[in-house]
Amino acid sequence: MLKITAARVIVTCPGRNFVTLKIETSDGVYGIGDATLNGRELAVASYLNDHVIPCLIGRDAHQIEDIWQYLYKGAYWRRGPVTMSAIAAVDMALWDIKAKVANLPLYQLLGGACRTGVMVYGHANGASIEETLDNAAAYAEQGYKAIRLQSGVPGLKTVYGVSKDRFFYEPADAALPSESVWSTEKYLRSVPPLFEAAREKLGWDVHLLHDVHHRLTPIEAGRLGRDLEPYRPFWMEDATPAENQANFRLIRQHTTTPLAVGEVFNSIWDCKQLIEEQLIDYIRATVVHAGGITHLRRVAAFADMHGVRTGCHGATDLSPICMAAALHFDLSIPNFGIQEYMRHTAETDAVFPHAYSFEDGMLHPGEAPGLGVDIDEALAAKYPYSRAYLPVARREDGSMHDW
Ligand SMILES: O=C(O)[C@@H](O)[C@@H](O)[C@H](O)[C@H](O)CO
Ligand SMILES: [Mg+2]
Repeated sequence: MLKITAARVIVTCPGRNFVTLKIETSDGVYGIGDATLNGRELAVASYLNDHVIPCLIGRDAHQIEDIWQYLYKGAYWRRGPVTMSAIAAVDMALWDIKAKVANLPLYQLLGGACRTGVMVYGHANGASIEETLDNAAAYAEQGYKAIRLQSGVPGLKTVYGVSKDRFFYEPADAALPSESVWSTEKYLRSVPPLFEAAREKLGWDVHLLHDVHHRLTPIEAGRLGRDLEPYRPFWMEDATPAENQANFRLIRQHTTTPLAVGEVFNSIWDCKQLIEEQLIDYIRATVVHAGGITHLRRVAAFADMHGVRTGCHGATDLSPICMAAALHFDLSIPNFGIQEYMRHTAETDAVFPHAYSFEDGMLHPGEAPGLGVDIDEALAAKYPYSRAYLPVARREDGSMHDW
């Protein structure tokens, strides 16, 4: 038995907040897990500190599935982003421990590599089409095979996905939610010209993606999907809020543009209908928000039965621990699609030294035992938590919209 002897939560803010769980065992082997939920970090820290860790001490670290079931069923109150991020952090840490004890990189325990590397997409953005495409050309120069395009919208001051920095994007930008004004009409007019100009400038050998970020109705999404068809996007993401999974039937009736959804999902139940009715082409659920490696493997297996591929979320507010875990997962499943890769800052990378590396448009998790990532606790302690919220959006009449 490999006894869990201690566990603690490390909250650090090297430019943005991250929550990390560290689990220690009787053999001296420890594992780490990402528990970061952008804008609600302390809720997960408390869920772990006050409700999960007391139940972990003394358990066998090798019993990953049993501990997952214990935390899922034992909570009585099931699912939700806070609960499932906490369970995910425990799950990642236990897989890290098991692979370290086996002296293998985690992907080897998940069935070994199905591919030589993990195709990733970068995040080109700019205030104008021209600026966005200059940024995209820089990503293409760096060897990216897939690039997401998010551009400013004429007539709107700020909009999701456009940052002041060409290569880093951190939306949680204020100690209270900043407010932006939204106009669907202005937005819908701005995207097709962006993609037309992009194909003109970048050609057809690069995958181009776009994140609608939950801001359209189903019929508006159908219209945008159809408008983009001539430019062959790799996917249109979060076309409409997905609480009502059946809404995607209407989008599917109007466009063949591939659809991706799921970064805000926290369990298979959030996407069961989307997958079994093939209403989407890529499922974006992540290791940190959807219950860890153990649960995400179930989502991927179910998706594989229905011809749906994965496209895990990989924004800067998911820590390098989640990125490392995602890469082991991505390498090991048959229906991998693509992996989002928003580079972290040097400050963040220093707190979370890792073995994964980028080459020729692909990431690879590396061959270090376990997840191949660590946390420098002394350095982490130098960056105290600093409350930050995601923005909110209101329509021009002042009513709330999706950001
Ligand atoms: O696809 C994406 O990466 C976005 O949707 C994220 O930037 C998202 O807005 C943030 O992760 C929210 O914290
Ligand atoms: Mg997104």
